[in-house]
Amino acid sequence: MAGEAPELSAQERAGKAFPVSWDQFHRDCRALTWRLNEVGPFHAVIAITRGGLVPAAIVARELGVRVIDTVCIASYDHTKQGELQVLKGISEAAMKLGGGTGRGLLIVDDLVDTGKTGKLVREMLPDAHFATVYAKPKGRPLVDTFITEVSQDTWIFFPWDTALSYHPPLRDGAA
Ligand SMILES: O=P(O)(O)OC[C@H]1O[C@H](OP(=O)(O)OP(=O)(O)O)[C@H](O)[C@@H]1O
Ligand SMILES: Nc1nc2[nH]cnc2c(=O)[nH]1
Ligand SMILES: [Mg+2]
Repeated sequence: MAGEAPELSAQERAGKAFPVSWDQFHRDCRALTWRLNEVGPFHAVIAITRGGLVPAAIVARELGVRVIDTVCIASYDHTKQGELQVLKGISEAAMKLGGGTGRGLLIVDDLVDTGKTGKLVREMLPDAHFATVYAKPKGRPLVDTFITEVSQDTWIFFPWDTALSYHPPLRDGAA
């Protein structure tokens, strides 16, 4: 309709930016592992791709877990969330290790936002432990262990999605 405001993406609605460097991310993943070490041992790590692959590698390395599986889910097209699409489910071998319900399995993702992705994976593995590095309030109840909470109106920028670039000085109107 003419004059109607365009739909805002999740990032535009978020307003605040929370950029994370590789160093910071590595530190936060190690901090997450300290907490998970109290909960395990785990038979396998299930990474929610793609964002969960990086923390899953670091956490699995620290915990000495060698079996890593993926559940491949797409929902955000950059910053707009659409229908969740399961592109690849959990393997039969990993399901078997978790006794069919996920007991002793560790699900890892980079963050929970609305919680939709986490909820879907929890339904696949109800007895698994779900860990994320960052959590927003709406998704937080779904997560068993996380490191840093950010407000719902914050957009997290991961190091694999960003690059160093010139930033104009404040006095020239930079935010
Ligand atoms: O709690 P939610 O609102 O469901 O959002 C969280 C999910 O969104 C991002 O994944 P995305 O779908 O962008 O895919 P990607 O991991 O491949 O980047 C993030 O990695 C989480 O998996
Ligand atoms: N990079 C990124 N992806 C997301 N997907 C859902 N919320 C976020 C967020 O804050 N940052
Ligand atoms: Mg993801």
